[in-house]
Amino acid sequence: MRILLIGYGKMGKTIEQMALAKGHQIAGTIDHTNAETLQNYSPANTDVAIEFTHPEAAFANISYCLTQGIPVVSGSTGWLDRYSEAVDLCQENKGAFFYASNYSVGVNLFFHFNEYIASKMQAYRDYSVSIREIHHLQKVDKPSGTGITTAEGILASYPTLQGWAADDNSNKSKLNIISEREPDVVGTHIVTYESEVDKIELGHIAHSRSGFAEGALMAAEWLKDRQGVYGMKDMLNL
Ligand SMILES: NC(=O)C1=CN([C@@H]2O[C@H](COP(=O)(O)OP(=O)(O)OC[C@H]3O[C@@H](n4cnc5c(N)ncnc54)[C@H](OP(=O)(O)O)[C@@H]3O)[C@@H](O)[C@H]2O)C=CC1
Ligand SMILES: O=C(O)C1=N[C@H](C(=O)O)C[C@H](O)C1
Repeated sequence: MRILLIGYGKMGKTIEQMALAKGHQIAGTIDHTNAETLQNYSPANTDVAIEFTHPEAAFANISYCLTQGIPVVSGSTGWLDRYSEAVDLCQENKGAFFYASNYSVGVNLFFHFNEYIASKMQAYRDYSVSIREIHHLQKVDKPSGTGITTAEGILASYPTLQGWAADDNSNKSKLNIISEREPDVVGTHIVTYESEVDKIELGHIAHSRSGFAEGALMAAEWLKDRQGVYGMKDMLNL
């Protein structure tokens, strides 16, 4: 496949290495220094775009791909207030769009177990539930996209909770997501259920970015000849 890498930072470079090792070609790479060259890409020279950029840039990049007919896999976080617009654009243009807040297979298993555990724990009102996410110091958004997806998985079983709150333990009617930033942490997510007598935890710790890159590449191969809007549950049958 000829892959356009939109975003050539930590993720773009990890995906490039893995894609080349699997025999794919890189159609081009886009970062701040050459953002205007995105307009040179079309289905004539690109089979699929993989987009890992920035909350402020993601929607425009995804829109470009969808209006040009380039299948696009995006992993950027912090822009999902515009997700439904991207879905509409995909449908209007009969395009192909794949989005995941986290492409690691391990995290998607964690999401699955998280939903199951929440469905059981909601009956035990002595336990309060919270989420903690820890990332490297360069991360610009908080809470993490993965933290928000984890919260959504819990809230589906907790009608008594009115959404999530970022770093705010004072409002007991919301699910608190605690964000911590520390040097060199790739991505850690922990769900805690705590009562006066004990504590139950479910966690995922990424050792490197390889899991994210592998999942994004798998999604690109899977999406290439499809049309529609997809996520990891579709691809992994979870
Ligand atoms: N879904 C998942 O599995 C994962 C998602 N992520 C998310 O992916 C995104 C990128 O992460 P990461 O690679 O670590 O970040 P980096 O900061 O390392 O890289 C971001 C890249 O995007 C480029 N970029 C930023 N703004 C623009 C713009 N306006 N136009 C063109 N290029 C732009 C940067 O260019 P320049 O360097 O020139 O500024 C850089 O090449 C984040 O939102 C992160 O949360 C990360 C890991 C896994
Ligand atoms: O910015 C990162 O690094 C990561 N971002 C994603 C998120 O916000 O959930 C996924 C992963 O945790 C790494």
